[in-house]
Amino acid sequence: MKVRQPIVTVLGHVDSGKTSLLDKIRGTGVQGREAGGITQHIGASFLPREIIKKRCGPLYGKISGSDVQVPGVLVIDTPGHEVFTNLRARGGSAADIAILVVDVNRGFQPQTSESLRVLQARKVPFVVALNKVDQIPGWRKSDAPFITGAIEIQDASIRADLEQKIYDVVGTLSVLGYSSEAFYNVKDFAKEVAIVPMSARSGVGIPELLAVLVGLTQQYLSARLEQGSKESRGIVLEVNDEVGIGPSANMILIDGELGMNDTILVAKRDGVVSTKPKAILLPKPLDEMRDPRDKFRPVERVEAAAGIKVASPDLGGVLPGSAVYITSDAAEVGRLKKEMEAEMKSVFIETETDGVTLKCDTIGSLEAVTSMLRRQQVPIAKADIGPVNRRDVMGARAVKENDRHLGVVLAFNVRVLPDAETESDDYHVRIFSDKIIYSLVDGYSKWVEEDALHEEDAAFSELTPLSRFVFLGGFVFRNSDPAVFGIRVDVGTLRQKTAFMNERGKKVGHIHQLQEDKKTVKSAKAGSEVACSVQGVTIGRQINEGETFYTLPHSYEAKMLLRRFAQRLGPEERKVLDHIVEVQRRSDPAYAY
Ligand SMILES: Nc1nc2c(ncn2[C@@H]2O[C@H](COP(=O)(O)OP(=O)(O)OP(=O)(O)O)[C@@H](O)[C@H]2O)c(=O)[nH]1
Repeated sequence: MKVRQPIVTVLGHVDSGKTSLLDKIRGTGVQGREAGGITQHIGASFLPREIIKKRCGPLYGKISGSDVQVPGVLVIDTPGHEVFTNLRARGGSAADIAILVVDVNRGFQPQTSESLRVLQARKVPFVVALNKVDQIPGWRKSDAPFITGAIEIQDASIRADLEQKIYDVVGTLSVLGYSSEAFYNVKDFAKEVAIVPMSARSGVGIPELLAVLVGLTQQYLSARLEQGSKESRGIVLEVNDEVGIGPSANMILIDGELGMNDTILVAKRDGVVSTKPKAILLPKPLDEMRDPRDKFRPVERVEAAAGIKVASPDLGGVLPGSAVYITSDAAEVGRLKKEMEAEMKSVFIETETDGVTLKCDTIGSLEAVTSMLRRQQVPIAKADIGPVNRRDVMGARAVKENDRHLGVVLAFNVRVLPDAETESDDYHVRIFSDKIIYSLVDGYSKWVEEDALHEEDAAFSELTPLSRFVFLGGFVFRNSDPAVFGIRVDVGTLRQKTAFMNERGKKVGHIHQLQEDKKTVKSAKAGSEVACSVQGVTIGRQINEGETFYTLPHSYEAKMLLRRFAQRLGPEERKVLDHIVEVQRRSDPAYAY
């Protein structure tokens, strides 16, 4: 049975040494990659078995053991869990195995745990690379390539120190449900996570790390790697539009093969498309690259596992993280399309029920956050890809009227568009934005917990405060853009960013800023005289000196003030509310109902 090479990814906290480790494994900078026998793919490097054997020396047979011979390993070049979350595949991960990098002197850090959670969710086996041993105070440097040899020459106290650091990791992993051991003590690699102390700087320990990786895949993943009758499939990592190439997608071919006459199916936001490659590209070997712009060489056919660039005019707009199905049989296209559409349906969510609104950067992260929210039993009303827009906030706002804890937007690694920001300020819709999946979900859960403790106070303080204020005659500081003028607050508290109306109920605009004694203040209490700025009005036109103004709650806010919070209002504020409701109902009979 033909066996493909396993796909390996590297994860870990910022600065733990992921890139340095990848560089060292690939031999970048040491000698030309090709010279080292390592071939480049798009987004990945292939280390053939012979190279690994040579690097591991006598260790190779010892750790790798079994008869199955994987042809090498395909290491994904970009580290980090963002890439890993996109290496998704039906029923789990496109990555077969992972290296979790931990800084020996820092132990577990937030993104180490984050990485571990995504590995756990996708059921991916991993090896811990306990990096930067050369930075352990007192560590004696040597040229030994093997970590076991390097440990032997250390003073007893340093050895004890390293042992302690290893057991700290063992302890943390056991809390998370894994049993682990220093690799030289592991008896069963399928049951225990191997920890390999190493240094990406000196390279010590890398032979052991590679030997453990190969051994683990040979013994426990061979069924997964057998090719035989496997369907050809892959995953999109990135989509570009490059000069001279046009729309193209960088893909990892996970199983099977892809040829120029095959049909590929990929997902766009509005549906699944099928196309034939215009070109299948691999990087040129360094010594053939005369012109740096001429980076790729076209091939007729490639076999899994491989990192490739596929060009085709139909690939513009394909979603990163999309599955790729490949077939040479035209009769299969319809079936595969249906399968893929069903898969996509389960990723995007759009319901009428109450739930949070979720926006993410890729399909992979969308899936990861969705499953994390589901595990915590948080209902989701909408889950989609792209920046947070005004419609997202409006949707959340509607939900908030029924359930303030679900009327929020969760944004993972995407922008919040300015009009969404304005809408969120205006209606007090919370947007939780983060670049770490679990801290996004944790941040939201913590807020829900805290908010539930004083929900009434929180709900009340988010409403537009009731206030009446007067434009003081003789205090015009600027006529327009913005208009700046003096006011005296007569009733209630006036806050920044609050909408207000005139005596007759006409909306004037928003209080942009408040200043007291030339200092910006967030709010001004009854009795205080302050300067305020308002955009989009001109003094003498929409507003005049001596006029009285009232804050203008949204209709649903006025309703809440009347029904739920009436007892919190003082007699003067109540009068202000009654006046607002009365004049608003002249033009909008449904106001506050
Ligand atoms: N002394 C020592 N320094 C190391 C080692 N590995 C990495 N470093 C240094 O640690 C710093 C971070 O290493 P990177 O490889 O950039 O770490 P990373 O995890 O890829 O970081 P991000 O890409 O920012 O997440 C760099 O200054 C490296 O030179 C090591 O084994 N020993």
